Amino acid sequence: MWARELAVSAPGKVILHGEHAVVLGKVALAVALDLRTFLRLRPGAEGRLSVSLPGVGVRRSWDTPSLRALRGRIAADGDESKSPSIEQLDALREFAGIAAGASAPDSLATLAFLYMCLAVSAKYGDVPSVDIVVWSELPTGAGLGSSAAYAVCLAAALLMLCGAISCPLQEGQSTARWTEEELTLINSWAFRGEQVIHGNPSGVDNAVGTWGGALRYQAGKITPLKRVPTLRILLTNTKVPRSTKVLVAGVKEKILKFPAIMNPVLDSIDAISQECQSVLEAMPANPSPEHYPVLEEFFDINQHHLNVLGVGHPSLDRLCQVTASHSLHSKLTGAGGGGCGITLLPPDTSPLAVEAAKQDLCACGFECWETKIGAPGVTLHSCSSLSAQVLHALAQS
Ligand SMILES: Nc1ncnc2c1ncn2[C@@H]1O[C@H](COP(=O)(O)OP(=O)(O)O)[C@@H](O)[C@H]1O
Ligand SMILES: C[C@@](O)(CCOP(=O)(O)O)CC(=O)O
Ligand SMILES: [Mg+2]
Repeated sequence: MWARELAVSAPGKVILHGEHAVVLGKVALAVALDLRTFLRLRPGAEGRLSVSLPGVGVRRSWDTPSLRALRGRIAADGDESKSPSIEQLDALREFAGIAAGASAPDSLATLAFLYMCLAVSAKYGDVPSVDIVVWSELPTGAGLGSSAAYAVCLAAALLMLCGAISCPLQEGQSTARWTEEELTLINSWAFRGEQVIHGNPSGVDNAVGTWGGALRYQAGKITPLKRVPTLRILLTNTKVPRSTKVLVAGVKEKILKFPAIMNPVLDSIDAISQECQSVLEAMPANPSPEHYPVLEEFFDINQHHLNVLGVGHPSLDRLCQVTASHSLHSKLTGAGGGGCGITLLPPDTSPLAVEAAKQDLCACGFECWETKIGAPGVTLHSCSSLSAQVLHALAQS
């Protein structure tokens, strides 16, 4: 395998319903996006492990003997199923020169990288000398699951490097996927990467990044949706930065403070996810306009609920108002507090109305684009099969 360069990619996601509630065991519906994170693997200088993360401004290199020495400390108090402990993360921070409590994107990305390298190699054996570059089409920290796509790519690449999963790409093939069993292992390690970045993830984002498509997620149980109609969705990035970790912690605090008030809201979100699943599975592959009003009402109700949970933001209110002025319905997606919103585009929406809505959203300083949903999950590529744009971005790093 080391004669060739390889790349691993994983998609971002859009949560249709169930963000935040899913952390507390409720149902979420999520779909993979056609925007991906790419990780390139190249044989590295002997005895060195190098990583470049241009999206968060990280370029680091470590020698393998010192990583091996550190690995003893990481493995010491952890069995495979355990979450990263505070002591393990403190040891990694000290090693990487990251201040205690640092939560900037570069610190979290470096910490997740080191944790996964050492925890995977403690279990499955040494990671060989390698150069890793990770580049993403996804905006970072905008609610589209960039952290999970990063963790899924890292998990797949590291497990493959240690020999815990196969290298399924045959000579002459451009892309390949892993078996269900291997995907289950990738997903479980990606979850641990998400734990380093998020603190308390539900696991829905790494599940979509691993399996792709459209799925229902509840308390670790992943069920692909039986049928997903072609939905046109406009994605808008308010560009207001936020941290999933902070927002998830805020919701927890609110529920602890007002359980009798907040728990019914979570139950209602759960009911929306379940009703929405039934509606989507009963819709024809190419739905007609009369199928949309109920989906639009679900968006409106859930957006109110998310505001009650405290994860709204004036920029998201603005997004909803602007699209409502064009008779379109929106809700935030992901952790909220800024980041992205999604807008349903029923098939009878005129191209002029879509264009006018986009212009008004851009005039607010937002960025918007139409997306395709249901992209494939984690994939292995030969580098020569990647698009010129991706190759160029990886080469610049
Ligand atoms: N391409 C990337 N390279 C390195 N780290 C990344 C990348 N994308 C995301 N991350 C990590 O994920 C964090 C963002 O995760 P999060 O707050 O959950 O937002 P989201 O998952 O919605 O994009 C960043 O702070 C960074 O640590
Ligand atoms: C808020 C939450 O439901 C989704 C977070 O998604 P993102 O990191 O904002 O893309 C958290 C989770 O499910 O772990
Ligand atoms: Mg995330």
